[in-house]
Amino acid sequence: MTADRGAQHPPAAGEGRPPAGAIAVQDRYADDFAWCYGCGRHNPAGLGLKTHWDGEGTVTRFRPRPEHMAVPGYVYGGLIASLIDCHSMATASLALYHRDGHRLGDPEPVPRCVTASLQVDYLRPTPLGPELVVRGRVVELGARKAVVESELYANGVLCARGRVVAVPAPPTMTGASPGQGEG
Ligand SMILES: CCCCCCCCCCCC(=O)SCCNC(=O)CCNC(=O)[C@H](O)C(C)(C)COP(=O)(O)OP(=O)(O)OC[C@H]1O[C@@H](n2cnc3c(N)ncnc32)[C@H](O)[C@@H]1OP(=O)(O)O
Repeated sequence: MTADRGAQHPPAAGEGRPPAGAIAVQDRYADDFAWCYGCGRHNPAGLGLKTHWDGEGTVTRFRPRPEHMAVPGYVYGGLIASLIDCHSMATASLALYHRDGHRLGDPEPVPRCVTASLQVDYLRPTPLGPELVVRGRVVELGARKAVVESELYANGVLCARGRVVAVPAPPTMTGASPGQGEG
């Protein structure tokens, strides 16, 4: 990890930004699976994360708000973990969708994954203010899991890295309404 502490994401801010109206992975989760605090489109109190395919990998952009601070000027690590988590779940879901021969925009919903393991390395303090960019790629795609590596950048500087194991959501987690203890 030490060798990457100075890593930069070379393209300038704004690179890879999806066109207006582009479909996000989270737009295509089934309604029952769209309540997640981080990325559920039906959760009005959530972060509302959106993940897009940019031709080479996945990208999620989020600008933390003042309440997301750890100490003045820096982002709370739990928020960083949430960004990496939901971004990685979307990346895994999209990989499964692609493996099934689908592309975003197809009528079939994107399959939903849950987090089996979330490992985050905080490489340097993340400044509070700039838009954060998370990029991910699938490093292992098996019958029952996907392993995703994601990197979080601020102002083009690598601040955190995650390795996440995603497993298709078990049937017991489907069909619950908010307030029933699952979602
Ligand atoms: C309406 C509401 C909808 C809800 C819809 C979901 C909303 C998602 C929201 C975003 C993400 C979240 O916050 S999800 C919330 C946080 N996560 C959870 O609550 C999940 C709780 N855990 C579980 O339910 C379970 O442990 C599972 C489903 C993750 C795994 O069950 P399992 O029975 O162990 O599955 P299994 O088939 O044996 O394992 C599949 C593969 O994953 C690997 N694997 C399993 N666990 C781990 C692990 N901790 N670390 C590494 N690898 C693991 C296994 O080795 C295996 O690899 P191989 O042998 O195939 O190589």
